Amino acid sequence: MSFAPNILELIARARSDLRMGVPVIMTGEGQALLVASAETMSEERLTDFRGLAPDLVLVITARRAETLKARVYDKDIARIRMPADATTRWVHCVADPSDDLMMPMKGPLAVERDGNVALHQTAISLAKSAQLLPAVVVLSLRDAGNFALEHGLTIVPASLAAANMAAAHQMDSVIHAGLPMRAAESGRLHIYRPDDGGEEHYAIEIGKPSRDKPVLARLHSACFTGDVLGSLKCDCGPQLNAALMQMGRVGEGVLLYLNQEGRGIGLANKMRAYSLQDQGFDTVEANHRLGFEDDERDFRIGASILKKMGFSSVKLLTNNPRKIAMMENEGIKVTERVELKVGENRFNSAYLATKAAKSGHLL
Ligand SMILES: Nc1nc2c(ncn2[C@@H]2O[C@H](COP(=O)(O)OP(=O)(O)OP(=O)(O)O)[C@@H](O)[C@H]2O)c(=O)[nH]1
Ligand SMILES: [Zn+2]
Repeated sequence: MSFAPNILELIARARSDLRMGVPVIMTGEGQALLVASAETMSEERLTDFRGLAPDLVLVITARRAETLKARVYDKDIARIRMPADATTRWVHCVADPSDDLMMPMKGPLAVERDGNVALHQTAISLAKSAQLLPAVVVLSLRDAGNFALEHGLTIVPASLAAANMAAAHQMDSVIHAGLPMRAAESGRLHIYRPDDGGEEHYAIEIGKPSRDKPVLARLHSACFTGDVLGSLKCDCGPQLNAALMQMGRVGEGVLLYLNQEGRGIGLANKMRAYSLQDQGFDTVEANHRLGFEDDERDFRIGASILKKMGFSSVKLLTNNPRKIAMMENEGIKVTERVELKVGENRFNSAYLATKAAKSGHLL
């Protein structure tokens, strides 16, 4: 018998530690790192970090390093040596682009090279999965086991964590119930809960679609601003509505509402991206300046839910070829792409043009 948390439970715990500003310990490759989120780093914690080791490192993504003109020696990340007098303000300014234009020169930034960076990369993936800015302060620990015990910190074995975060998310069905909607009185809402403690996702089933034929389907990513507030900056609200209405008209379909707000970066980071867009950057540039890829979503979640529901082929309502490729890769056949072009207006036409030009969306 063991009450010890398994790797998925450790990842979930580590995510919430980082969000609360509590450091976690990452181990593997003969190393141990004490890791704290740059975004939630307090002055007290930074002082404690300094008390342990004079040489602190701020790990950022190669995307963020590009904006800061820092050299990248480690593929997708850069390890910035923190000056001895660096404050949390310095840490936040390097991690967060909100005042890049007011303070364009944050350097010169000295960068580490050589050595094994697997733990650093996993720490960045963990910060992303916690929907924090992808930047962490780290130091090397010698006796990680005792240190963790003494301070009550979570130890995360890095390679297991990396493999589990990269693996397709498995879901469990929680409950479903009838939900008459404007679009269709025969609606049914299903709730799915990921095994890794991440956000729940929803499936809205309309009618009683056969499991033996391609079903009219839509993978919709959450957009609080568009879906709920009727924001004119994107086309999400009209797309959600049009997809449900179309399913209602034909009498059957399935819409997956995936809680991957802001193309997977979370609402707070999406609002950071919007504030950069207010400064003139486009949707892709804004994500990159924050240190993210243009699209951080994992569409395997959608395939996994469809399989759980018993579907193996779809007629997919989308303009995004990546969604089709991901479905096919995961063993869901896309027999037809059904165009979904609604809701263009003067506020989102440049956004839609950028998605077509830079992210491969079909016009
Ligand atoms: N990071 C970021 N996310 C955005 C921005 N505007 C909208 N989003 C998010 O983009 C996602 C759009 O989702 P979808 O409409 O399902 O996907 P899509 O890639 O446009 O593909 P289709 O609509 O199927 O053609 C939602 O998660 C929105 O929250 C933005 O400027 N920045
Ligand atoms: Zn939107």
